[in-house]
Amino acid sequence: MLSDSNHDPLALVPLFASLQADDRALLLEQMQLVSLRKGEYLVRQGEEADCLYYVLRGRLDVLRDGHQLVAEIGSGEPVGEIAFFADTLRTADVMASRDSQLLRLGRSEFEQVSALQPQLVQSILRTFGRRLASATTGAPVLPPRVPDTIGLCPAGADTLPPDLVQDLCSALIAQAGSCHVLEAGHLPEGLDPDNEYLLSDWLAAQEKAHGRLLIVTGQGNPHWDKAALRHCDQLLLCGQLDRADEHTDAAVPLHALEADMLGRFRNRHIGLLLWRAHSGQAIAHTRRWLANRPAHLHHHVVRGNPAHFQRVARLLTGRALGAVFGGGGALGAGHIGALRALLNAGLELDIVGGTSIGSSVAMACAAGETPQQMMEAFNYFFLDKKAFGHYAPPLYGLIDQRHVDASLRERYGDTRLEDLDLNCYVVAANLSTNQSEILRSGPCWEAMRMSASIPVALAPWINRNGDVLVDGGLIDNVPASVMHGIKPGPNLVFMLSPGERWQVKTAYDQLPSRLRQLWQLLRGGKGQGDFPRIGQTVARSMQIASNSALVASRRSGDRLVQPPTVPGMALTAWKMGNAQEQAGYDYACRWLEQQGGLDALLAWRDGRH
Ligand SMILES: Nc1ncnc2c1ncn2[C@@H]1O[C@@H]2COP(=O)(O)O[C@H]2[C@H]1O
Repeated sequence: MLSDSNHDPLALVPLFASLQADDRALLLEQMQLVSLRKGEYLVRQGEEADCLYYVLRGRLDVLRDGHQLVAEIGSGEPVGEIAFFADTLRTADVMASRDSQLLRLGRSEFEQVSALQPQLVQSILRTFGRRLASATTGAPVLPPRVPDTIGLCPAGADTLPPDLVQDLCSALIAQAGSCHVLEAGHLPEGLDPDNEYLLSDWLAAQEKAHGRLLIVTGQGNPHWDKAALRHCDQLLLCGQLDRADEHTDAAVPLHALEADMLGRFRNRHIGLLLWRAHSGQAIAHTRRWLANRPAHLHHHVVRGNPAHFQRVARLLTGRALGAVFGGGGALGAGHIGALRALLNAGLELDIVGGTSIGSSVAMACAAGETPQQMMEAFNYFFLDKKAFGHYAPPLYGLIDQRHVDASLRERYGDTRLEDLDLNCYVVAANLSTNQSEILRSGPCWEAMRMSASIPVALAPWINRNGDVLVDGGLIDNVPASVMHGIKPGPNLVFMLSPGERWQVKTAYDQLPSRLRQLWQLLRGGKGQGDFPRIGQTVARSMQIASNSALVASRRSGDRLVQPPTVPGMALTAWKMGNAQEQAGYDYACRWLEQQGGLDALLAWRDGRH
């Protein structure tokens, strides 16, 4: 509990700010102030409850069963209200994710304070209702909460270049309206950073005055560095990419502050910003930085390039536009056409992901390829190289995997996912663990190989642990929920249109005998009437696997881009790629108009609608 009686912490809370100072002082007498250090617990699951709390400043994690993060609670929100009102045991652990201060209210204090400030009850009920609503609708994977205070920490042997801090600050102001840089030198005279209460008060006042804060460390004041970073919601490690020695694969060593801080932040609150001096320098060796820095997102920027910093700012403030690309074989050319329309109109994507053919579109976007280049690669890969057109005996798969592998290696070379311009994820299905495998680093060709291994058609991929991996479309053909777990903010979800109900005229008993089927196959026939061929059955089955994505995306406010399928199009109709691309383009032009044009779409992205 705090003993310092001089300050007026309630003045910083919107709910109490409008009261007279005397009334606030009276209220404060009824409550207890509790301060928690980063990492300390407020309540533990299963404990008896005789009070609730109100967060004055800071942030707390709600953890079920000791480890599963179910929510992040920020300032101005109640905590511990469930057991308090329901008269049950605490439903979760609550732990401070940064240094935090709360008000504690026992039963009699709660009644007295409610009489003085009835809005407190309304505010608690509103939050209670929201939490209940998200629990009732089966909340999707929790996106990380947008940080108010971001700590910049030099990574490796580097110091933070002042222009880098300034560029990031300007981008945050441009994207989110506010940002203020704080360094040790800004501390008021006489304020000892080791005095946690005074520092906490001062930082809270800065947050209130300026909005978002960028805390700069590594300038020779270790007391400030440690104390200030404990008040941050997000740790952003900043290193110079091209410093990494090209001749070794070893991890870039952590310096003492980094090593200390990495243990104090959850991975989802750690970012890695890697800068290059010139755009001519290719991105390489990112893995040497990621090997010992478990960053949730990494950002590649060229110093002095405002567009790069604005992308980082959007990712940090919940305004980043994500794009998710679903599976669908040759129908994926429709994604490329839709992209052509949207990129031509001036849209920028900040983070991408996909599965199956959607993985290849996502990786091409992340590598900065134009839709024209994507289509050229599509036609070369599937038509000229016939990458999926060499057959194998029906033992491990119907397609010759060696030819597929060679074609993929030719397409992707040594490029790695973590070295692409944008954060990119690829989803495969791990049959050994019965779970989705989310790939965010490693060779692109391997990610593509796993993600495109349609069972039966292509032999599965076996990874270094001996796990068996196949096309992610089996579990989740439109992996939007993965995007929801990576970042907050809006997404475009590219998926196949369900089209009309699929009805087959050929009666089941008209299916020919196996000898006749063989005869039809050898003569290059199309099969019996319109009876579903293997590829069509797989494609439609994967579409069912898109349904859960539809529900999750609608709930999250994502926008769906669903190009129609051109007549006669099928999973392996690679020759119809160009027609499908054009259909995607035409559809997306109309779609953009329906959204109200680019400006309306950007307003939605920025939360201005
Ligand atoms: N799903 C949730 N969303 C937000 N907060 C929660 C959720 N579950 C539990 N909590 C908070 O964690 C607290 C744990 O103690 P209580 O059950 O008293 O009250 C709980 C809520 O304040």
